[in-house]
Amino acid sequence: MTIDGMGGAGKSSTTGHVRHQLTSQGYAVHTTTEPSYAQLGEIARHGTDTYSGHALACLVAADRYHHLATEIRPQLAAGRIVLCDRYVASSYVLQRMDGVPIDFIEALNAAADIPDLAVILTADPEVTARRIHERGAHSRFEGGITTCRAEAELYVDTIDRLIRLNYPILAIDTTKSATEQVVGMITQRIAQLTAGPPDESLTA
Ligand SMILES: Nc1ncnc2c1ncn2[C@@H]1O[C@H](COP(=O)(O)OP(=O)(O)OP(=O)(O)O)[C@@H](O)[C@H]1O
Ligand SMILES: Cc1cn([C@H]2C[C@H](O)[C@@H](COP(=O)(O)O)O2)c(=O)[nH]c1=O
Repeated sequence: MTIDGMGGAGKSSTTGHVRHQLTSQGYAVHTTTEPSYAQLGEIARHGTDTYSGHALACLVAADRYHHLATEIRPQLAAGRIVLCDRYVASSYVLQRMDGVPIDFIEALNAAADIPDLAVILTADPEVTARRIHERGAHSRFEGGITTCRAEAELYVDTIDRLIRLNYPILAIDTTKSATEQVVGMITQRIAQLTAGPPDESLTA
């Protein structure tokens, strides 16, 4: 499962809670993130002020393919549920905010595996701008209300594009839904995809 969405929509907090809930239900879970913790991913994550535009788009895509080959596919093959904080949708949005044409981004990501579930968290830009202001920005992609509005519009467009590419999108608006509700929606969908938790007695 991948989880993308607007800065401040709740990706990191939601991923942490989903992991906790799935683990307590008896699932074997592997949590990861993009950019990954591999060398290439660290360069991308810490280099967003150095690299931009096409260079950053290629860097995050290269890390994505390496991540798939060396971590995600092996973990799935070992029978674990992989939760990945940020994936292809983030490139469709952030690299466009960085001036890269959508055709280039689509081509770069065309061979990336389609996840079993692609969660996209959105929220009212006024709310994400406030959350980012209170929490502090993580990168130059996070700013005030203007940036948040542009990001929200790009996510709407990205959801359409990825649905056309057969991504199984679960879009959740976190403006008014508490984290527990958001987590509930995601774990319910995962239970449907896996035909229920491994040990029902643990969920009682
Ligand atoms: N459903 C929610 N309702 C209210 N507040 C939330 C919700 N989800 C997250 N938050 C709060 O919003 C802030 C941002 O959350 P979080 O860091 O998880 O977002 P994020 O999408 O991972 O952001 P980034 O992309 O910058 O890492 C945090 O203070 C968090 O507690
Ligand atoms: C997956 C992905 C990431 N990035 C950039 C955007 C941010 O600077 C970091 C991620 O940090 P965060 O704490 O998760 O916000 O990586 C990108 O530009 N494109 C991508 O596809």
